[in-house]
Amino acid sequence: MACLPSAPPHRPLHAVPRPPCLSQDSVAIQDPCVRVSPVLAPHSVSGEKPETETHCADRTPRPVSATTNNKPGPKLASGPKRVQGKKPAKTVTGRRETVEEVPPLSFIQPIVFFASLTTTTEHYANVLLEDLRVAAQERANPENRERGLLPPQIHDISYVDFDDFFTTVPKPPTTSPGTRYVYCILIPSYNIDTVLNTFLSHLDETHHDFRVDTAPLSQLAGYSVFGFGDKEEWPTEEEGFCFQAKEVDRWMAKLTGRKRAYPLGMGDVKSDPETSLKEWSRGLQDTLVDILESGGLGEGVPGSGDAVESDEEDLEDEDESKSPKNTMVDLEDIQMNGDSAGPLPIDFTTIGKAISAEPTAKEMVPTTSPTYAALTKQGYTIVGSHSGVKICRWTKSALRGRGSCYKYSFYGIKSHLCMEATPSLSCSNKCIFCWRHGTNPVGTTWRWKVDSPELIFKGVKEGHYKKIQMLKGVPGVRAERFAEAMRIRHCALSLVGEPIFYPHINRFLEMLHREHISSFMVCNAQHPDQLEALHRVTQLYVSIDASNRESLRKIDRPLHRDFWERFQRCLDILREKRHFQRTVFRLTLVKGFNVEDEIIGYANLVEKALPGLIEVKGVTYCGTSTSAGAGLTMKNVPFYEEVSAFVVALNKELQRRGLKYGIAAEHAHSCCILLASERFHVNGKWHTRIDYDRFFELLEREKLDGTSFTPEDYMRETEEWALFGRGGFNPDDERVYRKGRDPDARARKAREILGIEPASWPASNPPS
Ligand SMILES: Cc1cc2nc3c(=O)[nH]c(=O)nc-3n(C[C@H](O)[C@H](O)[C@H](O)COP(=O)(O)O)c2cc1C
Ligand code: SF4
Repeated sequence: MACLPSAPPHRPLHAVPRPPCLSQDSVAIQDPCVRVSPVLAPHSVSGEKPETETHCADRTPRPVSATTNNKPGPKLASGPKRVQGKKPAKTVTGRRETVEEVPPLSFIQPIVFFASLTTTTEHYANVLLEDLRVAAQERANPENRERGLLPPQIHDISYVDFDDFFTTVPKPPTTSPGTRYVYCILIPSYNIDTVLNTFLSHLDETHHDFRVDTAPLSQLAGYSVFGFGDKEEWPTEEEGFCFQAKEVDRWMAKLTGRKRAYPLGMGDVKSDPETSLKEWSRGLQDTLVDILESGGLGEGVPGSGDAVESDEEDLEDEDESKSPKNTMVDLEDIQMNGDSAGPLPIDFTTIGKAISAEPTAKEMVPTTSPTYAALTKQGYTIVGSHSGVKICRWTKSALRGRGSCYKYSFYGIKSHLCMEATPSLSCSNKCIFCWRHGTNPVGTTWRWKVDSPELIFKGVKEGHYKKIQMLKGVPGVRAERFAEAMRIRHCALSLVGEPIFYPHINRFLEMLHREHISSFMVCNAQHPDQLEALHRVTQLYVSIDASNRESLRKIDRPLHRDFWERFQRCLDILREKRHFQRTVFRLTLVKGFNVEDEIIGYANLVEKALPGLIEVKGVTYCGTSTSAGAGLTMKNVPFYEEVSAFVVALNKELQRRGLKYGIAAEHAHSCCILLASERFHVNGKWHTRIDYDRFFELLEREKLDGTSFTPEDYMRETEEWALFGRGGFNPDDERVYRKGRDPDARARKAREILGIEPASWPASNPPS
């Protein structure tokens, strides 16, 4: 039985010491029930305020209105006052650091702030306080008194002077100038006038006050916000769930100069807020350790906590549109130019020939090569010498609740649980629309050093998690999704290059499956022997970039002379595999290249391979010099209605031939439509989704006693909103469109043109 980690990897807090200035007595005041004023803190802050100490036992639940009125109002800044902060300078990472020389970080002092009208948040603030106190105590290391995590302080926002904490940052004690504060802010939301409005006004005014420096709280080591709300009354964020926590989070991003240490967390008081809080607290503690180890929040990614919150942020993958123009490395050319120093080329597709990792073999992508520089610049993490991993833009989108890629609509893959990787950056085609062409190596043979699957598996996971970690400060990322993302559930082997080029691909797949990570394998239909030898994957793709030899040659620009024969053999193999594998044709439509007059040709290919599913997608314009050189412009990108028309025509042709297919689902946002075999149409309903748990159950049973299984054994019903004609956007996600783009409108227009009316069109009777 495969070992399945039950929770996201949780790094234990490192042993951390008590600071020299902190006596046992002072620790004792960290009773979770005690609110401390700055002077009571283990490292008391320099704002010389009179001590205020309140025990929670003294506080009885207060009716909302009475509480609001009875609470002493926070002191507001009176009269013009120049805030003496140092102008923070912008660093390369975009983060603002003060110009003043800051002593190196020695201690992290968490401060829990809360506001509470009916004591719910107060209760949980004390739960968090206790969590942090235990963490600090458990990790105290008497050996190292120079650095560590301090017991937390707690403050009721209603009683603090905002100027002391939210206009400037408390000064560290003179005995320990390297102490940095982390604000942990817990607040409820009220759509009536409460102290929260006063607090929010203060943050707003401070940000807009010309007398106050930009980012006056940039001296903080970080901050994070957790909100409490009521999902029964305010079911979604759009309807106001935790809206004030979101606002505090945004203001704090501005005031700290992008120092969101951990994503905004939210708890529903009507379900199980404590679990959500504990999960957030755990993530926060990990971040405190990171800060202690690295001295700061790290690089983050562009957009992390950006003061100009990125509602209108361009969701397209910038990296991809910035493919370097002059870094083409064609290893095939190198070979032709007489690179005789390397090992003898072995056509790895010739099965049976041993593929040995020659000790003298060269690395495919050495760290010193321009290819390495180009790929890393585009955001790839290169693992070993020939593998890569990259976060796709949909992963970021899903972390922010703005929707997953089409694979969620069609197959139920949540993008924030998906890792995009490849064990071979090299490919044997030079497709005109490939984003990466010009930066990845190409070749027909494997003649490089071979890394072990163990090294690759460990490396891609680490690279993926590291990239996810970097997204924790991005505005809109939600704590629970962030925590979920720290457990990879899917792997798309389709990043760049040809994954089955890697000689130990089957061992690599086994490692994925052992950790219950599903595998979507995309092949270029050029390596029939390897395809035949490929073990079971969750879903097996071949790219079908054209319907005839000439078109394929023009589009894929294959390196193999017998490319068409290889392509045909791959289709035969796919036909065999369809009995026990989910097989998919992936068609990328390029207007002017492979669309016009090719319906009959594509239908022939379908008839030959009988794939379970056919994904049809409009090409995305990548604007590389290579594609431009091949004559590809924006004009070659089909409109959604053109893709729809193509799919309807193909479906008609398949039905005319008596092939049982139908149009199952769509994702208008990605200009992608799914045709499916009627094998996936059960009881009048499409079942294109995958039951991943069932897949692993079946796989394990097969391993154990040889019981084979079929694609039908692990299919699940397609969601209503994903069916063709419904647009394919998950209604639970927030819709954020780029200017001038509305996928729903596209889908509507397509339906109008084609005369399709979804309402009168039951899933059991898709149009032909
Ligand atoms: C008058 C009133 C207005 C509220 N408005 C919202 C709201 O707009 N959004 C939300 O998510 N929860 C709202 N809530 C729910 C509270 O935020 C929730 O009950 C919270 O746990 C209260 O925390 P407290 O006991 O610490 O004050 C409201 C509750 C009341 C009584
Ligand atoms: S399937 Fe591809 S696009 Fe979708 S989330 Fe995974 S890597 Fe990203």
